[in-house]
Amino acid sequence: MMIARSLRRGQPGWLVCLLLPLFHFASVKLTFFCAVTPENAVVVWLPNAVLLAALLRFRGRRAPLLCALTFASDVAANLPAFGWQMALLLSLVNQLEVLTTYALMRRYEASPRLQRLQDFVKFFVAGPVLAAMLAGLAAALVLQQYGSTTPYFTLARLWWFGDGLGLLIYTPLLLALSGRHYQRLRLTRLDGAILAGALLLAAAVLSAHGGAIDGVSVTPTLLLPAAAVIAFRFGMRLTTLFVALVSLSTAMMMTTGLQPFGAVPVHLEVVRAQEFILTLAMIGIGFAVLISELQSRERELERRVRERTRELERSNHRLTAMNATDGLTGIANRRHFDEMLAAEWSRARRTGQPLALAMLDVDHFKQYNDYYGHQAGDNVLRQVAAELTRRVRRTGDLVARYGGEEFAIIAQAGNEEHALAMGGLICEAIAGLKLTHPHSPFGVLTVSLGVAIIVPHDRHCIADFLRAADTALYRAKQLGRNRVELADTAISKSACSTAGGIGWE
Ligand SMILES: Nc1nc2c(ncn2[C@@H]2O[C@H](COP(=O)(O)OP(=O)(O)OP(=O)(O)O)[C@@H](O)[C@H]2O)c(=O)[nH]1
Repeated sequence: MMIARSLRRGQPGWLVCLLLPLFHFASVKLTFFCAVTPENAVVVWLPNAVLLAALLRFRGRRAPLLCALTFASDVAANLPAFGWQMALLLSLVNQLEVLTTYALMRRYEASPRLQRLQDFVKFFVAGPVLAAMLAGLAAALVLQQYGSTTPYFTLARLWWFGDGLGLLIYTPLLLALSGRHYQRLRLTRLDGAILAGALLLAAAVLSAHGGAIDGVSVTPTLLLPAAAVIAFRFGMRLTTLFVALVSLSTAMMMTTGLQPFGAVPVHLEVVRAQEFILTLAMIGIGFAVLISELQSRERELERRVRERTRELERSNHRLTAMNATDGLTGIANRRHFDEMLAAEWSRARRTGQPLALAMLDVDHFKQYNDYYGHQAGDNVLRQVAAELTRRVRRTGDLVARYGGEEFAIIAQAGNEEHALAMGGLICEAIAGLKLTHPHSPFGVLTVSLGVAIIVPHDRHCIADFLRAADTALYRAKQLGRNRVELADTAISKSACSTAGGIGWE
């Protein structure tokens, strides 16, 4: 829990600091237990990867503390095998190897998550190739200084390969196990069968003696395709685990005399094992990194497509809104009004609810324009539109600019009285704005309205409905303006001009 929290925070907490040297020490013991031959040849040296993984995982935070802790553990682990001076020097070489790897990775901007192929290649060159080689050259000097009779380059090569392979198989495993960014595994039946097959094959290989079972050659190389398949199907965590387990088991077969590569001299057997582990790691971890990179690119691509789609939808909405809006007043335009009227007409016909329409025209607007100028006229149109919007705001109602200084309102009204009352209120509201109009008999800007109400049925048509409201508006103008007139029942009862049919009810 605490470890998980400090991993989440990206800062090594006290529990991590406590466990790190213990884990490092345990890795030393594990290496001695299964990866050092009785002739003292180290096939893979795991512990250096512990510090490297910690530095990468915590992005170098509290690096001096982490280094000091693992250094102490390294010296303590080396002491029984070497004198204290030699133990100190060899631990120093180990630390330098890890720090060089980390510094090179930072210098060449390798992401510590090792999830892209280029990061993995940078890690491989910095750690297993360069830093481990330098450590091998330095450690060989120390070993010879303290009495080793093995040739210098043999010592250097052994150290290099052992350390390099340890970094190569153990660092990605520790990073994969401690990382949060790996997707949870969901195994299908086929996955289960593949895993079971790989484990059976591994068991067969690991139980073979002298690289054969009943005369049939069964060497660890048989597991290379299994590593590739696991990498393709199961991602970094399982692949790094598989690679580490197979590598350590192979090393252990050598240390217990099972001779996994047949009856070959010890020094050749170590080289074979190291070649095998290198190939296994490159195929397994290399493929897993490649797949993880492809998957994250695919996710990135999907994210971008989703983002673009959202942007397109947003601009489509904006365009639709612009298409439906009058540029001067910001209310619905004529096109939107026509669509809404058709829709409300159909709805009213379906439901049998009455539909009311008001046509509204600003009185003596030409004189207003002539007196105050076109700009002031525009302003007045905006104010009238705003006032109408304030007054008519039930769902389903609509205020639109019909054209010029003429507006139209679609509203739900119970009956003719109701429609007339609504028109009257609008007249009062506009006059109530008290917009001075020197050429109006009322002294202020006013509007006239014609309202029509209908329960449409099949033989009615919209054009006549509009015409009736317009005629009522004309009558309101004739009768002195600043007033509302209801569509004449006589007009209403005339035949529908377009359908050649029936008029208003
Ligand atoms: N400022 C401005 N004026 C407009 C706009 N659209 C139409 N007009 C003016 O509105 C005036 C309409 O004049 P008329 O049709 O003669 O009507 P009126 O002066 O309002 O007279 P009545 O309707 O009979 O009361 C014209 O002068 C047009 O130029 C506009 O978008 N902005």
